[in-house]
Amino acid sequence: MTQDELKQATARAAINYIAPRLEDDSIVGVGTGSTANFFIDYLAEIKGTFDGTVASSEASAERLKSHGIPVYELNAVDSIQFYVDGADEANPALELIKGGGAALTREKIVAACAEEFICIADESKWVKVLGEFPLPVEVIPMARSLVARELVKLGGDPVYRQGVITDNGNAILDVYNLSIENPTSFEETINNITGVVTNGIFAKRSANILLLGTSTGVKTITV
Ligand SMILES: O=C[C@H](O)[C@H](O)[C@H](O)COP(=O)(O)O
Repeated sequence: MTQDELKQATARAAINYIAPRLEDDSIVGVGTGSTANFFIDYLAEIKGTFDGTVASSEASAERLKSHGIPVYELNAVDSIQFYVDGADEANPALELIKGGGAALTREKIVAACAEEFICIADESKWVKVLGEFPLPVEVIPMARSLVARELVKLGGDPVYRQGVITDNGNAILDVYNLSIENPTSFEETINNITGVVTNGIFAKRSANILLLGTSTGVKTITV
């Protein structure tokens, strides 16, 4: 199977998981990226069986709206039943690296509001230790060099993602050569650097379920 077929299979599995659990007033949080895009397209097939969505990026909001799926501001909803999103890496504790598409901050905010976080990913994202994928860090633009120097002190090699401005008007540093043995404390350490908006480690709010698309089928992984 191609990587796209694996992404489609995991997105379809997420629909199969949430569809019987949705109620008329349910809100679905929707992530960003190529896997989330497949999920959005399949979500259109069951629109009308739930209230609406909250999107983690302008791109996902546009895609949802193009399907006629209602999109609400996060501040307008009381709760989010499911948050469904892809990942750049996932470990056996269902801690993640996210932000390859620069949407990490809004993704982390929507995930923090969700009762259940369902991660959808193909098997190339499965790792024992996070950090092979360069860790995205969203920074306030004027603090970019300051934050980069601090990240070097932590053992990483930060690279400015040229030409990318996040939906929040900020810059992204991708940090190479990290081996993240303790994701929870490392997430906090990086977030404590002045000028950092957030980083792409999702350990404080890890996934509840990982639907991993593999060549032998979609595996449901929980901790
Ligand atoms: O900022 C982007 C998100 O964190 C994505 O969920 C992540 O990069 C995975 O994207 P994809 O499904 O395209 O591999």
